[in-house]
Amino acid sequence: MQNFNSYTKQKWNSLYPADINPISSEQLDRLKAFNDQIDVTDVQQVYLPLVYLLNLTVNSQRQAEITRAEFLQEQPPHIPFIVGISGSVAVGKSTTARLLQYLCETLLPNRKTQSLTTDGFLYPNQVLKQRGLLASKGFPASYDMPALIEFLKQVKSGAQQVQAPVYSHQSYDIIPDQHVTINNPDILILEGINTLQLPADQNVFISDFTDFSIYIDADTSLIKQWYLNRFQQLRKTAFTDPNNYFNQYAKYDLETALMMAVKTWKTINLPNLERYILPTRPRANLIIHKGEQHRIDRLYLRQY
Ligand SMILES: Nc1ncnc2c1ncn2[C@@H]1O[C@H](COP(=O)(O)OP(=O)(O)OP(=O)(O)O)[C@@H](O)[C@H]1O
Ligand SMILES: CC(C)(CO)[C@@H](O)C(=O)NCCC(=O)O
Repeated sequence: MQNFNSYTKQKWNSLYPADINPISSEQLDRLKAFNDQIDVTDVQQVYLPLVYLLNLTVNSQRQAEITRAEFLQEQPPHIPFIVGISGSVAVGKSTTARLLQYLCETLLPNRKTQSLTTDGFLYPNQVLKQRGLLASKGFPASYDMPALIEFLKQVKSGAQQVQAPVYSHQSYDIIPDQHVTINNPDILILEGINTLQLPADQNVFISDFTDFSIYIDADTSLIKQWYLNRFQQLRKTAFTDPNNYFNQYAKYDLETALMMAVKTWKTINLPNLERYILPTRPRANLIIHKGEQHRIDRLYLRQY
């Protein structure tokens, strides 16, 4: 890939200064309790150096804000540093966001970290239905991008409390009258398929608001497999709840349910990846490429 430097995990790990305290074994144990699927080698070789790089970048961003405030003869504002995480549906964005939040909280205890998914900015199903977009959930037109931009403007203005709407995978819809509040953290991890996109009719990219953007990448055939694996897990757990939007999938036999999941992949999530998500990859600061079992095999850091 042009203008990206490529690193093996070993090379990336060698960039982590040897005199930095590695994560303690108790902290690693807590991590395993929090998510036993994540490969510990990936945490040590990829995510620890990444958190170190993020911390350096937050420091230099703070310094730039102080310099600017000195020039303007103002008090430096406290502006959250936003880390964007993008990639296909089911590539592992929310898992990565949770891991990064855990590591930032553990390794950078003096920095307050919050995270948010852009799913909350999807239009409610009723609006999607009216606009004929229910079968295009996740496509750019299915998001209230002006509201997402307004939200990001408020976060970046240093507002003390900014509210975002909440999406439920249980009801497959926006939860009416429910909000999460972002309280001017030091670091905000923003995860979503659209975090690198240019909204239609807008002159700003979502990534204009992020200070460091990550694209999680993998071969499409693997992502499809992960989508179907997750579907099978959910079919045995969350879908069995009669209030779950996908409860019908728990009732059908596995073969029929899987055929429907493959159809959703082929008609919605794959076209979304090919048309709207993959083309945003070159805009990321860092591409994390995963292979079988979600193991990271390459990192690509953008040069300019
Ligand atoms: N590092 C990992 N190791 C093992 N399994 C993982 C890892 N990352 C993700 N997974 C699994 O892959 C599946 C998809 O992950 P996840 O739900 O995080 O994807 P996503 O990109 O956030 O999807 P969506 O866009 O639908 O919200 C899940 O079943 C998750 O448990
Ligand atoms: C909510 C999104 C768009 C993104 O997280 C995705 O998980 C989704 O629901 N896609 C629509 C098709 C499907 O049901 O998989």
